[in-house]
Amino acid sequence: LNQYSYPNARRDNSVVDDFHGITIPDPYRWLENPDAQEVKDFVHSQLQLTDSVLESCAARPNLRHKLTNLFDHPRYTVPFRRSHNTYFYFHNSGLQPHNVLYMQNGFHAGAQPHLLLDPNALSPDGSVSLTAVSVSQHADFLAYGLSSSGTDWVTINIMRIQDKHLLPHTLSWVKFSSISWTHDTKGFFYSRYPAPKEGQLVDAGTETNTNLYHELYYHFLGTDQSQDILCWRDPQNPEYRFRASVSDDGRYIIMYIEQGCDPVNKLYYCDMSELTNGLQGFGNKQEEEDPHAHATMLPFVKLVDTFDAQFQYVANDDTVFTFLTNKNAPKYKLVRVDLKEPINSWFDVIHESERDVLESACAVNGNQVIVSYLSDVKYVVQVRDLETGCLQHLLPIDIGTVNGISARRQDSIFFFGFSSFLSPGIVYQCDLGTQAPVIKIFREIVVPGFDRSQFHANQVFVASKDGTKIPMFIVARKDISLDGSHPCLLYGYGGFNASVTPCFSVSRIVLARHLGCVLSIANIRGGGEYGEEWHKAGSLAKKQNCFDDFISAAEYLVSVGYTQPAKLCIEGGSNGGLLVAACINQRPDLFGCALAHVGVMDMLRFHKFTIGHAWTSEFGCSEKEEEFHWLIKYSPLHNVRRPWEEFGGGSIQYPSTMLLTADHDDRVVPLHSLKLLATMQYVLSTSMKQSPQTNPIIARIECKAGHGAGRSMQKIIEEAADRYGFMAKVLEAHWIE
Ligand SMILES: O=C(NCC(=O)N1CCC[C@H]1C(=O)O)OCc1ccccc1
Repeated sequence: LNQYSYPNARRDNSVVDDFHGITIPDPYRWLENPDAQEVKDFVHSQLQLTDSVLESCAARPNLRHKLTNLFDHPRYTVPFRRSHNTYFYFHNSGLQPHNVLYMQNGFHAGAQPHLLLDPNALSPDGSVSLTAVSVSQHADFLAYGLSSSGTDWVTINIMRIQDKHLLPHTLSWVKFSSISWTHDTKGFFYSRYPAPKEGQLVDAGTETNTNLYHELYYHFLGTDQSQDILCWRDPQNPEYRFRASVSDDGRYIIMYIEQGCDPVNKLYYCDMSELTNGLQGFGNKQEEEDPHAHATMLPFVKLVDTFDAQFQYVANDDTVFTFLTNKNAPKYKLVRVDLKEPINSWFDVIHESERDVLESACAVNGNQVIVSYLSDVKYVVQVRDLETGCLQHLLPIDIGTVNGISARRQDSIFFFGFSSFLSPGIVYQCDLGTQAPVIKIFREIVVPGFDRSQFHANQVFVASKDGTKIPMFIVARKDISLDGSHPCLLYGYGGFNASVTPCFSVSRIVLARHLGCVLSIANIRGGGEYGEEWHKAGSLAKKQNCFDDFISAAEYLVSVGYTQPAKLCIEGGSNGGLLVAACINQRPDLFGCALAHVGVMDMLRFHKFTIGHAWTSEFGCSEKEEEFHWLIKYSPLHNVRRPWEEFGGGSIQYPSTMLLTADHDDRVVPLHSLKLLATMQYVLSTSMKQSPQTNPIIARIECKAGHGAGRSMQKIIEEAADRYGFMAKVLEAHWIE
């Protein structure tokens, strides 16, 4: 094979797997070991190629400059309230690497914000990020999670709020955990995995070991982690994950048990008022016992012991509990049960809606509940009676996303965040104390230099291959003509019941304003836009629907004249990275550019690494014969072909492609992208047309970064400038001053 100056990557043809009688070669298996010198050399040589390609992207410096300008505006998050009148919220003055946590006692005139925790002081390069904050009941203590280099591994720290004194003890090997205080402020519940064997782990987040044997612990304030009590684990089910939260009255521990990633969970509870000496006494009992004996655990009651549906705590009055659930309700509903009658006292408080998805429910103002619905991918917010579920008020919301309702049952005032394609962000305050709710703008994010009157955002419904109507948002400058001349960026995700709803994106606005880019988001199947049926219609044996939907969305944008294949870029991350890679394999002719972030690319082996086993609920698993046959048909790694050799392939070639990953991504380990990169460069580089000079296949591999969460502003800007500079060059998009 005459390789066109792509870095050489050894092909080990001795690695062949047998899947149910079918042999599948895996010549780049050696790329799965991040610590091997050969892999480090491969990454290094790829980065040199990528840097040389990016050097030639003329728009990159302009993008970096404009992105920096547009990001440089003050922004706030929705505040949350503790104790009587103490509020906590995050603020960023504009270009601070990470948001800063503030507190203040009320918002009356003269109330001063106090800086509580500045993550930017924790690392000079912004590589340490805040993953979670949890303030105790009376605002005495702050427990917070820190992550280094974007890994899912968290270290919990504790601060005494009044003097910002850091307690000496920290908690390690925390992952996939909430932090939930008991109301006596003696400590909190959290989840962790067993510590890796000595020497097995040098740089947390770069390992690919599978995450099994999750455990729920309770940490006593002021003690060492070794004194924490084990509350629950299930060695018979190593894939289970446990998460605990304390009920609003402080009496119950509610424990959610999850196995895969479907919206289903078991739900156990423990009435702490029945623990003779509370948790404290419980801990001591364990010490007396033989430490090697099977650790005695909290006496949880199994309210729901199947994975048939999701149950999410909303409120309780003594033993009467209200849950948000999808039990026999794929668009969700509110139900109530009396723990004294756990079998037959269930009844509906808010019935499932015919069309809209009940997304959230928050108890407020004693006997009211704020509910948010997703209606054709737009939010509806209502105030209802918590007791009866009756509708009381409809809050006026523009087309957009309600991204964070902050309420407590004991408060009549609550806050919620709103954002949309053309609305950078508003925090509303709503007061239910009066008869009709009084809503006012509490904070408004203003982006200097952004003139929303230049753009319009609309929603269309595109028929997919099987006729299913797929919603799609399109944002473009008002003055464009549908002559197919515009660069276009199409974004999708399509999985895990996750909905992609209208939100403000600085980078998208820069692309529309300075590259004349049309921006579109396709709400393809697999997401949660129309509830659990929509999710299931894009998973397991039906995963191909996601790709069909995305391809139909792309064909729509071309057919109505927004763009043309050579000017069309598709982008997606993680499960969305899989989407992008599968679509360019299936329709290389339809796209000019592809940006796949931290994609799941090896569908035969994903379940072997870190938390990948949890995704078999969505993808299936190659260890099962029927499911292997689903996966092998679209697995990006296994479906790279030379279009020009296919029947009628003629001059068809792959779009220029950038695979993005990072060395501490332990959600989707980098091996997925590295193996696909090597495969595409090998298979596609026999053609003059597909060389690095014409439409390259390259990788952007970030160091000291992870799956995406926790990236500093600077890393966000740098990456956006790189990938969109690459896109602009490939699509031959012209810079508009
Ligand atoms: O694996 C996932 N979620 C699915 C996920 O991250 N996926 C699923 C496919 C690839 C990748 C993505 O799309 O982001 O989350 C693990 C988790 C996090 C927090 C609490 C419990 C469990």
